[in-house]
Amino acid sequence: MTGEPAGERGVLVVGLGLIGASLLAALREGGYRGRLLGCDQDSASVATALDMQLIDAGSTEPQGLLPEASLIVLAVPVMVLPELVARLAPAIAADQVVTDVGSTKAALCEAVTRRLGRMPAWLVPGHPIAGSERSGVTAANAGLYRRHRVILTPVAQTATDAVRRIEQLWRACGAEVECLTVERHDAVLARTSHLPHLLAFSLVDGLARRDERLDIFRYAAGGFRDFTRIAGSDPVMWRDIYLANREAVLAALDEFETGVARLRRAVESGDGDTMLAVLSRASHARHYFDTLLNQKSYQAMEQRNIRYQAVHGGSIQGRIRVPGDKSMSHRAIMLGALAEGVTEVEGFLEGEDSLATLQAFREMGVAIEGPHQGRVIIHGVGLHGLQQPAGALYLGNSGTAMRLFTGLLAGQSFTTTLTGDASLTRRPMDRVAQPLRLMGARVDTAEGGRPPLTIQGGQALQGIDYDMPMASAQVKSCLLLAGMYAEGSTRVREPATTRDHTERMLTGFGYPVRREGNQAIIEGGGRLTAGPIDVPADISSAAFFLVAAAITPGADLVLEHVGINPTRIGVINILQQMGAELELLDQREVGGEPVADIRVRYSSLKGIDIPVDQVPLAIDELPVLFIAAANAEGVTRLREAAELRVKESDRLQAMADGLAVLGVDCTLYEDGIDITGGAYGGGWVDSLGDHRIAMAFTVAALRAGEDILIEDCANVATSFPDFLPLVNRIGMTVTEQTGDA
Ligand SMILES: O=C(O)C1=C[C@@H](OP(=O)(O)O)[C@@H](O)[C@H](O)C1
Ligand SMILES: C=C(OP(=O)(O)O)C(=O)O
Repeated sequence: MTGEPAGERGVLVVGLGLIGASLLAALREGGYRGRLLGCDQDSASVATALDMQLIDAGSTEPQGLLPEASLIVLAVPVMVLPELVARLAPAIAADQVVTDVGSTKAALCEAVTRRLGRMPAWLVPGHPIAGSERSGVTAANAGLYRRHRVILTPVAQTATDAVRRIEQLWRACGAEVECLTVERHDAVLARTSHLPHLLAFSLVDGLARRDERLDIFRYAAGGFRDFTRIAGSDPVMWRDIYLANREAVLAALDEFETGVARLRRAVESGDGDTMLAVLSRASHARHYFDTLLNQKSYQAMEQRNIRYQAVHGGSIQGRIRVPGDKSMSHRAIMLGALAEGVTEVEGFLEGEDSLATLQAFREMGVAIEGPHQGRVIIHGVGLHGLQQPAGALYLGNSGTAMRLFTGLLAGQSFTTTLTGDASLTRRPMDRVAQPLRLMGARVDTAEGGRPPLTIQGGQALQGIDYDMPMASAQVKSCLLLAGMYAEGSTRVREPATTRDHTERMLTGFGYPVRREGNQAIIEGGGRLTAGPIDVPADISSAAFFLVAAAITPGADLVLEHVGINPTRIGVINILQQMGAELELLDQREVGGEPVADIRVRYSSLKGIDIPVDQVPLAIDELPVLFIAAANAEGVTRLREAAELRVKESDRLQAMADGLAVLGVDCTLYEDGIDITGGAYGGGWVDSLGDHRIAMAFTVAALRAGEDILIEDCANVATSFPDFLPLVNRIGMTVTEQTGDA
């Protein structure tokens, strides 16, 4: 609850059904200090509202109560609304504002205009998107509007201050308020509410008539119950909605019938491919809807606290395959979507970062089947086939997605906005915005070069010759992707070698990228041709297990099918230099990328000065390498790693703070750290919502003197969804506790 509607002397609700009574209940519970008044034709409802102490005074007629209120809410059926507005109009005083709660808006505005000659400035058409199949005053629920949307549809004549006051009323009930045009509201609601209700009514009616003894209901499973719950809603109200929103509902029904007819043909002709394409698109859209709108995943993640309890000690034994490479999974979706033809991906990482990329392309009109057990089929639309998404693209926690998208969207004809979670919103985007502007792109950032980003479409891009100020594969990839849309050649020079998956995958898709010394060069105007992609296991995820085995006496572990691209193997080189026993078995090449099974056994480690050229090659693995350092004899020194400060968290600071809690001796520098190995204890560590910090401290527990509690671990799902089951399988004991942050 965000406080009461300040300065309002009273609220009169006309119509004491579920919606009106719940509004009163919410105001009462929120501590609203003005008068609460209720009116209903049914005197019993008024009496009940008084009994329930929802209202201070009530009546079957609004006129007498009107002077006591400054806000009037008309919570009556849509068919009687215009008549009620017309009846009240002469009595509305200058300081009074009126709103309604009807599910259709055009019909109301037309009818009111017909009766009064124009829309009055004091009338703010509104619609709370909340409800229940229950009805009546006794169904009043003070929490009904909490975290639900209320849509207001002010028209040209509506007073701005009136809108503000109604917004304040709904916010006081915990609702989120948005404004839409009348037409957009009716079209959206026809599809998202009126159509599904009509289908539920129709299905239940059809079945009930067919089965007189209603046996069908006795055997109905959960799916039937879920689909038809809304068929228990108020028939009169829904009849009125269909009468009022006729045109938009008919348009929605036509679209629906086209879709059903397509599925019918597929069922009739046994066309399993079409069925799978439609069903998987729908299934994923539904899950995404859950994650975004029901605040179950990405958004909830920022509020939900998952705490790991890593029991100290344990052994490490076994043979495992960690999930697919995150960098390659992002790129496989991007290039597959922009290619001509169908791209089949195996080994795709079903983590939240790469799923956000996948969903973003669905929103730009690309048909993508899966993922199902790492398999994704992308129906490419070609370099110029993307469509403008309906809203901003939400990229969750993923810096890679945001920076690479910025490059490829700079070349589109339409404008797009990119957003992300709290961590992503803090990350620097000028590093891509500035060079893209040199190419002729228009990229708007929020203050300090942070997200959200708006990338203006329809700009002609020119190739550039660019010296990257930092060793970043994301910046390089962003510019190479933009380079496909630019005139002439785009050259990117890197100060140190960074991962080259973009170059390799572009080449694999038939789009050549030249390499001259430390430069990657691409010519604009080419095309991508679809082909199969096998994504190996992610060496960045494998790193947690490489270190786990390297520090645990008696450990013997094999990690299968790990990508060992030379631009990613810093972790292997550094561990070997520290004295770890690593063997690369069965080295082979899969789809242009080298892979191997890696066997790692315990051996005693020694501290080293980490070679600076290995830093970009181990950039994401450094946090867990700090745990190796804490278990090594002597000091491990890291420098020239300031990039760690602009990842999902300030990883230098986060690791130094956590190591200090465990009692590990370390000194932090602006661009690095010194860590002295030795025995350490346990304690409470904050991962700051950064997946790699959370997983690094989990591994630390293997040699800790006591258990380690790690706070804020939900984001492990961004890169490593099955981390906990896997660590528990190979000999650790780690449990998770969920609570509110
Ligand atoms: O290109 C990529 O896929 C990535 C590049 C690196 O970031 P920078 O380019 O910022 O170094 C890395 O940290 C990130 O996890 C993935
Ligand atoms: C830095 C990382 O990812 P991103 O930059 O894509 O958020 C990471 O996975 O460690």
